[in-house]
Amino acid sequence: MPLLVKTGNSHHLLSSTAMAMCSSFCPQLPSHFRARPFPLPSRQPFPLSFKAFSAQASIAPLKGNGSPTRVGFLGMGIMGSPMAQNLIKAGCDVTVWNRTKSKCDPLISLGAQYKASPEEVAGACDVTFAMLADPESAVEVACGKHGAVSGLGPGKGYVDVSTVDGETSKLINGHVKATGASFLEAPVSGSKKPAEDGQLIFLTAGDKSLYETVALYLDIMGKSRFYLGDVGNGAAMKLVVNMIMGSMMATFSEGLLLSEKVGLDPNVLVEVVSQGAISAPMYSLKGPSMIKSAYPTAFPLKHQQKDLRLALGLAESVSQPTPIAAAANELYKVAKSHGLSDSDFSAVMEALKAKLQS
Ligand SMILES: NC(=O)C1=CN([C@@H]2O[C@H](COP(=O)(O)OP(=O)(O)OC[C@H]3O[C@@H](n4cnc5c(N)ncnc54)[C@H](OP(=O)(O)O)[C@@H]3O)[C@@H](O)[C@H]2O)C=CC1
Ligand SMILES: O=CCCC(=O)O
Repeated sequence: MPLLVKTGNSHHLLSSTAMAMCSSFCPQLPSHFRARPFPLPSRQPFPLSFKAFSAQASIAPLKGNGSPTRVGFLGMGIMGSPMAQNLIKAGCDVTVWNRTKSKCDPLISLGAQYKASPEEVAGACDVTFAMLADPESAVEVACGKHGAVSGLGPGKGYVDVSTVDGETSKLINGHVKATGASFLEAPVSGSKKPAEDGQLIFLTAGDKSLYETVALYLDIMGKSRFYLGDVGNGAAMKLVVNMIMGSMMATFSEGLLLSEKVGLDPNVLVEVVSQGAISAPMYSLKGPSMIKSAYPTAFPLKHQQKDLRLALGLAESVSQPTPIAAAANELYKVAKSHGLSDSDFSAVMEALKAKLQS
């Protein structure tokens, strides 16, 4: 069986022969060449997270005839493009599609194949990933005319890595399962840079066998993966995480502006925050450019507002009060109404500036 070895940003597919030679020299592969269970507290309801590789390996899924599994990728946006790119660079047989075809061109140059519809991609591939903007586009691409579902069937898998709500995920799951195919929701934590670096965190739920089949690909694109049980749990986990993140960014923006107004240097605030209990990579990463009112897009503000909206819906469905997130959501709505939808979500700070308050 071939092994896929990940070392930093490089991936190497070792053939069966190479493996045989390797094991004759090293009868036991070093432990860092194997996926390791991540130690979890025993009370964890789903003890199924795996710490991913940095220089690890796992078995590449093979088709019965010995050819590597064909992987489809739908949605070449900020996230989908680097994720697909990492699969191609790792030697996977990748077929891509995007609504705006030109965004596929760099992937085609790297060796990807192209198909003209999600249906054709799913028809040609064993496993198809989808990274789409929101619930509407995720449903359209999966279940619409010439959608992926029309190309699915028994033995195939569909993995939706978009951030959507649980209801949407369950709807897509229903359509996929009706074809005899398997479904996994697998939204990701981590933004543009982690996507480029293969350092995403996958929050998966759905068909366990598909989770196991695609683990190799998740490990190429990510640094860890969590299996959370039934469809809806991955979406819920992702929305809770992004609800916290959206509120954190909103209050950080308030802090930056307040510090400046009372005569402090906001750069010093960023440094102080970075050394204390509320330190977060996000503050150190985004703070310096926010101070310069620069918001280069990694995570579009419109998607953060969508996630807050969906998280508030989730909270309402279980009567959980979320007043902080609700207030943050209003701020992102203000920012959107001022044309900042496609800026980075850190541009929410603009909504707090006097010129946007009038
Ligand atoms: N950016 C980030 O940091 C992160 C984003 N996410 C989530 O990942 C998903 C994608 O995000 P990101 O890549 O940043 O977003 P982008 O806006 O860059 O990409 C969105 C993708 O969805 C496609 N799309 C939008 N509407 C439709 C439609 N109606 N029919 C077909 N395709 C459509 C776009 O196609 P086209 O090119 O034609 O417009 C594009 O491929 C979102 O759910 C987001 O919340 C998750 C983690 C991090
Ligand atoms: O959904 C976007 C998440 C961005 C991040 O985790 O940095």
